[in-house]
This record gives sequence, structure tokens and C-alpha cells, in this order.
Amino acid sequence: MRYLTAGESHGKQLTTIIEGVPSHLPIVADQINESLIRRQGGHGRGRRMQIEKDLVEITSGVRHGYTLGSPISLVVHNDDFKHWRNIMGDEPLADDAEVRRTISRPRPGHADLNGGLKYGHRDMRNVLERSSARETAARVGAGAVAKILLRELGIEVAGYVREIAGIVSDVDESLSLKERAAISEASPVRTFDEKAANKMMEAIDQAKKEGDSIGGVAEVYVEGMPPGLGSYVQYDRKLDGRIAGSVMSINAFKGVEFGIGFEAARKNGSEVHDEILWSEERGYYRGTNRLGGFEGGMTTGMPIIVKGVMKPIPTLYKPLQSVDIETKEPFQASIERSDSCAVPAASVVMEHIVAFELAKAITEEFPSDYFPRLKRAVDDYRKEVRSF
Ligand SMILES: Cc1cc2nc3c(=O)[nH]c(=O)nc-3n(C[C@H](O)[C@H](O)[C@H](O)COP(=O)(O)O)c2cc1C
Ligand SMILES: C=C(O[C@@H]1CC(C(=O)O)=C[C@@H](OP(=O)(O)O)[C@H]1O)C(=O)O
Repeated sequence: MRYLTAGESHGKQLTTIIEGVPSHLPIVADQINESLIRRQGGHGRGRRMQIEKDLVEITSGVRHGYTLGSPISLVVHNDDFKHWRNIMGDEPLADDAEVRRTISRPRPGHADLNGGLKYGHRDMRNVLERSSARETAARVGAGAVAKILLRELGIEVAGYVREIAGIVSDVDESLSLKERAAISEASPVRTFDEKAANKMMEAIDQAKKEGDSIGGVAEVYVEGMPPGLGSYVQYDRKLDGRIAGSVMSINAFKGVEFGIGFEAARKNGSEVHDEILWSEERGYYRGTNRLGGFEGGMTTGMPIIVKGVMKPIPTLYKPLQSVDIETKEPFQASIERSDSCAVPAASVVMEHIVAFELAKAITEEFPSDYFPRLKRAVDDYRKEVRSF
């Protein structure tokens, strides 16, 4: 499975094309819409999210509620486009057109300057339109299809928030995926501890008041992956590596951890590695899950636990020094509409990005263009490893 996205933040629409989804998988648009709506929420989002109501149109690859095995294309219309029609139009502009006004003031922390240098865009709107995290709506569409495939195989994926601005929300490690999903879904910052959630919201409001922004940590939890997915035999087949790469590709993500992650550097081996146990009822399993479900680039069959670190949003009302590329003069701050914290939304994005990598690994391990056949292969494999 693979996918591509297209679309500018204030352009007409976002498009996703997903290739390699087997036929006869039941899909309806509302399942994808549920994911899209979840991505729009969370305390700290800016005014743009009041304008958009992300709803998908499935434009190919699905007929009467089932995948055809042909490429699936998804379209999400940008409601904000109507306000940007002049600026984002594809007609050549008259020399004196008002909308010729260009963006010449790059924001530190965003893609503006590097993108301008690389693509020769002296109007950096041409960079920000595509570097904007609006694109993550298109990626969530692909992830929602992946989640449907995984669910049919008994694999569930949940994303939530663990930390915002240094405020940590503890999670009771014994909580099941369903419990994690339900509790975080009910929280305005998608987290567990209500006290921490209130503090997080205060920190977000404070940052907003000060014209600043804040980041945090999102976590994705996966139940039901069979052991042995991914591989140790070649670097680019290591599934933890692939997941890490795709999590790092989310806008503003700066780091990834599995299980106890960076804490492993400060512990002895006996406090890090998960002992191997066996029982008639469960087959092989681990006494702990400190490594977060991976060994040797392969799943262990234990829940996958992966964290991603999101830096604070780069667009600030508070002055940060930059240089106008036309005048070469320093300036401070450009006032633009922006989120002040998007970690809750990003936890939904991360959930879907991880789901896509898992579905991709499954379809590589059990290649079939016909979903019922793929499912039978997965069931057989589960039986085989159970009696190993
Ligand atoms: C869900 C989400 C919402 C975001 N919202 C904003 C925003 O409103 N303003 C902004 O400047 N950056 C926002 N970002 C972050 C930028 O898109 C990101 O920092 C930028 O593309 C540069 O890429 P980099 O930070 O990965 O280097 C958001 C990111 C995510 C995941
Ligand atoms: C549109 C979304 O996020 C946007 C991501 C973003 C950025 O620079 O990344 C900037 C903001 O866009 P605008 O400049 O239109 O207010 C966010 O609203 C979205 O998540 O759907």
C-alpha cells in the first residue's frame, strides 16, 4: 500500500490517492469522516478550524460500500477557499492586481525561507500553502482506510496526548485500548488525567494570551498486531524504523520513542528488556512491555507504544527576529491566524500515520488483492505462531 496527497492549504481541495488496498474491504465515507472530524478538534486550535468542516468524498476505488482493488481517491474540499479565490486562483494575474502582494517575511521554524530558497519562490505563499499542516487532513484520510483494514483483522490503533508544555498526563498502563480511546476522546485535550488536562488548557490559554505557542508529546497505542511483522534482514524493512520515519514526517514533529524510549539510555539491561514467558492460554508473551512492542525491527505481539514529540507552533504573534527577503531589513513578527497548540490534533494525525505503516506491513507480509484471502492468511499465520 502507498499513498500520495495533493492540495494547497487555501486551494480548492485536498486529494489523496491510495494504491494497493485489496478488494472487498467494506468502506463507507462516514468512517473516514469520523477520523477527519476528530483531527479538527482539541483546545488550542485557531479560527481556521471554525471555517472548515472536513468531509470526504470518495471519488474512486469504492463501489456500493466495498473496495474494488483499484486506486482509491479521496477529496476533502477546503471551505476557506471561497475567501481565497482571488489569491489562490489559477488565472494569470494582471500587473496591478491587488493580490500581487507577496509574502516576503519568512517565519522562523516554518518552511518559508528554506522552501523559498529551494524552489525560487520569492512569494513564500507558494511554500506555506503546501507546507501547511492542512495536508495532514489528506493523510488522515489514507490512515482512516488503513484503520478499517486493520480493524477487520482485529488490530486497533488509538492516539492521545501524554504531555503539553511540560505538563505530563499519566496513563494507567493496565488500561485497554478501548478504555484509552474512550477516556481521551472525552477530553478537550485528548488525555487521561483531568487535573493535568485542566493545567494543559490553562497553559494553552496563557500561551495564546502572550502571543506564544506550545508543544508536547502524543502517544499511539496498538493492540492486536501479530508478532514477526517487519524484518531484521534489511535496514529498510525494520518496521519500527519505518514508523519512526513516518511519525517524523508529521509537521512539527521532532522526535520519536518506542516504549520507555530515551529512558533506556539511563537504565541497566535487566531493567529494559522484556522477559519472555509462555502459557497455554496466551502462547509466547512478555512480562513487561518496556520496549514498546518491537525487537529486531519486528513486532513482538505485545502492544505497540510509540511517542512523538511536537515542537511549539512556529507562527507567533510574539516578535521573533527574521529578515524581509525584499529589503533585507530585520523585522519582528508577522501577525497571522494560527493555532497556539495543536498537539491534540496531532495525536489523531499520528494515530492514522502509524495505522498506515502497519497496514502497509500487513499487506507486504500477506500480499493479496482480495481481502478475504488476505484475512485467511493472517488467521493461518496467527495459528502457526501460536503453536510454535
Ligand atoms: C495539526 C497541526 C496543526 C498545525 N498548525 C499550525 C499553525 O496553525 N501554524 C503554524 O505555524 N504551524 C502549524 N503547524 C506546524 C507547521 O505545519 C510546521 O511546523 C511546518 O510545516 C514546518 O515543518 P517542521 O516544523 O516539521 O519543520 C501545525 C502542525 C500540525 C501537525
Ligand atoms: C488548516 C489546518 O491547519 C493549519 C496549519 C497551519 C500550518 O502552518 O501548518 C496553519 C493554519 O492555517 P491558516 O493559516 O489557514 O489558519 C492552520 O489552521 C488544518 O489542520 O486543517
